[in-house]
Amino acid sequence: MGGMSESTADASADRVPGPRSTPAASPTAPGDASHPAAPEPQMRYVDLTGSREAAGRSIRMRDMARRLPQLVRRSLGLAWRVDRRATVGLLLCQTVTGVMQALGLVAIAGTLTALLRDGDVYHRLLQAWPSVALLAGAAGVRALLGITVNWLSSRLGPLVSREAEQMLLTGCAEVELCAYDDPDFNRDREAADRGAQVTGDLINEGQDLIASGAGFLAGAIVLTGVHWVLLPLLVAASLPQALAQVSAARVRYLANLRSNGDNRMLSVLRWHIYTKDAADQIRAGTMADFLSGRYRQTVARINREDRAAADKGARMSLVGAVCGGLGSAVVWAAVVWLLATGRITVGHAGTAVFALQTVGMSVRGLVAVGARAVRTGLYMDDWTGFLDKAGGFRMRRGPHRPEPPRTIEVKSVTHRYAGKDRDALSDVSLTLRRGEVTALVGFNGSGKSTLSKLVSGLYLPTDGQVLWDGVPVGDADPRALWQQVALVPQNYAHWPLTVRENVTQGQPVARGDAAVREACEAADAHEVVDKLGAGLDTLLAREWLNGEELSGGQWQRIALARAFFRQAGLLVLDEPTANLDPRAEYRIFQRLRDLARDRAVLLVTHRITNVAVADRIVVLDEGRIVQEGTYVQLSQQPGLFQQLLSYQITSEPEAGVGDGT
Ligand SMILES: Nc1ncnc2c1ncn2[C@@H]1O[C@H](COP(=O)(O)OP(=O)(O)OP(=O)(O)O)[C@@H](O)[C@H]1O
Repeated sequence: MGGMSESTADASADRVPGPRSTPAASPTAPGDASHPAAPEPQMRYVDLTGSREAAGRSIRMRDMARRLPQLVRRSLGLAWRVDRRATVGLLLCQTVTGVMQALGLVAIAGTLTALLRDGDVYHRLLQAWPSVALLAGAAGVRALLGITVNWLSSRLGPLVSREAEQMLLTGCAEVELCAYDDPDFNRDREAADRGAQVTGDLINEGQDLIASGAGFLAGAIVLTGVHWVLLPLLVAASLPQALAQVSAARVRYLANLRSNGDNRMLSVLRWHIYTKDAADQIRAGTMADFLSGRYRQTVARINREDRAAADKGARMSLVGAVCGGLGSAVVWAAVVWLLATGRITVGHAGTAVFALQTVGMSVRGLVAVGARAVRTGLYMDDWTGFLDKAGGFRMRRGPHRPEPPRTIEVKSVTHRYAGKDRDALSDVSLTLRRGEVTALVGFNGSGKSTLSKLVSGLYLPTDGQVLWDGVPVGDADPRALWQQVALVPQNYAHWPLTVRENVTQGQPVARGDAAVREACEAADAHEVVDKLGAGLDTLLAREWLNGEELSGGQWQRIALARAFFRQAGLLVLDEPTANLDPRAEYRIFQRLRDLARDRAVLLVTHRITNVAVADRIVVLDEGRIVQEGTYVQLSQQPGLFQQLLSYQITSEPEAGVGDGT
C-alpha cells in the first residue's frame, strides 16, 4: 500500500495515555503499611464508564463501515484547520498513489502478456519494455509519494494534537467554577484530555485508510478486468480475518476501559511520588515502600486485564488466520480453475496473482487501521463531546458590565456543593459597602470561604441572590465582573513566572513597574524582591533554569501584592496572613483601612485579635450568621465571638502588639 504511514505498524497505538493533569483527588482509603497482617482495602477510583462501554461494544464490522468515512472526513477536517496546503498535498499524493498502483498492475499484465507470447526472446523483450518501464516508473513514483505522505502526516499529527489541547484549555476556562466540584466533570475532562492527545493519531490513521482504500480500488478494478468472480470471492475470503481483527480491537478497547479507574490511580500516585510537593513527607513519613507497593498492586491489576485481553485477542486472530488461509486457498483454486478451463490467459493469471495480493493487503489494512481509527474516534468523541458542552458547565451569564460596586448585597443565600447532602450556607444575608472592611470569622468549615466566593461571583448561589449594585451576579458578564475582583484565596497560586508577571497576572498597566513596586511595598513584598538576583525579572521557579524558590510567607506577600496591584472595586482576602510573621501581619492589617477607602473589603480570618480593624464582623456557624457587629460590641456580648476570642487570647497573648521596627 503506497503512502501508508509508518505509525500503522506501531503497536503503541493500543496505548491509552493516562491523564496528565494534576490530580484533584487524593486516595481515600489508605492501608496501614505498619500492619501488613491487616487485610488491605482494595482502593480503586470509581470510574463510571457506562456510555463509553456501550460505545466500545459498538466496534463491530457494520458500525465500523459506517464510521470510517466520518473518521476520514474528521481527520481531514482537523488537518485542514491547522495546515491547508499540507492537507491538499496529502490528498493529491494519495490520489496519485492509487492511480500508480492501478497503472502498476496494468503494466504487470502488459509485461506478462508480452513475455509469454510466441517468438524469439529479443522480440518479446522489445515488446515488453514499455510495460516494464511503466511498472518501474509507477513503483518509483509510489515510493516517493509514500515518503511525502509520511513527511506531511508526521508534520500535521503533532500540530493537530496541540490544536486539540488548546481548544480544550479554552473550553476549560469557559466553565463555571462549580464544575470542578463535580466528579462527572472531572472524569469527562480527563477523558477529553486523553482524546486531545490521540487526535494527531487520527491523521496517520486517516491517511492509511485512504491509502488502503485507493489500493483496494486499484486492485479491484484490475481484478474485475481479469475475471468478475475473483473480487467477490476474495472479499468473502478476507471476511473471517477481518472479523477477527475487529473483535480483537474491541476486546482491547474494553480492557482499557475497564482499567480506566486504575490508570487514573496510577497517575495520582505518580504525581505524588514524582513531584516535590510531597517529597519531604514521603521521606519523613517513610512512605516510599507503601506508595510503591500500592503502585505495584494497581499495575498488577492492569496487567491482568491486559494479559486476558491479549490472550483473547490472539485466540481470535488465530481462528481468523486459519479461516483466512482456507479462504485464500479457495481463491487460488479459482484462479487455477479459470486458467485450466481457458477462461483466462497465463498473462491474466499472472496479473491476478499480483492484484489478489494488492486487494488482500488493502482489505487487511482497511480492517486493521479501521479498527484502530474507530478506537481513536471513540477517544476523540470524549474530546469533542466535552468541547461541545464544556462538560455541561459552560458559563451562561448576562451581558451587564459592572462598575466598581458601591454595595454588594447577599440576600437570603443558600449554597450547597454538588453531591453534598447538606448546605454549606443557609439563608445568609449581609451587605458589603465601598469604604468598609467586613470580616468573616467562625470555626473551620463554617462557610467563610464559600461566602467569599459567592460574593466574588465565582460561584452562583443555589438559592437567594448576590447583587452588585442591585444587579444579580448571574446577569453580569463574568470577565467584566472579575475585573472588579482582587482575590487572595487560601491556596494562592505559585505561578512559575517572573515576579512581575506574578504580580500583574500577565496584565500590566500603563504605569508599568512603578505600579508593580507600589503593590509590592503595600504587601511588604519589596523586601523579598530586593533580595532576588534579578529583581522583578526573577523567575519564581527553582526547578527551572535561573529560577528562585521563595518561602511560604514570601509567597504570601507576592500573592497579596498581586491583589493590591489590581484596580478592583472588591478586595477579598481569605486568610491573608496565615503564613506571615507577626510584623508583616500587623502591617497588612494596618494597611487595610487605607485599601478600603475606595473599595469594599471582605476579610476572612482566624486572627480574631486582629479583626478590630474591620468596620463590621460577621460570625458564621455551620453555614448560618449567628452574630454581627463591631469588635467592641461583639467582644462584650456573650456568644461565639467571645468564645473564639478567648481561645486566641490564651494562645496568642502577644499578637497585634506594635510593629517592632
Ligand atoms: N469544593 C467543595 N466541594 C464540596 N464541599 C465543599 C467544597 N468547599 C467547601 N465545601 C464544604 O462546605 C463547607 C464550608 O466550607 P468552607 O471552605 O466555606 O469553610 P470555611 O469556613 O472557609 O473553613 P476554613 O476555616 O477551614 O477555611 C464545609 O463543610 C466543606 O466541607
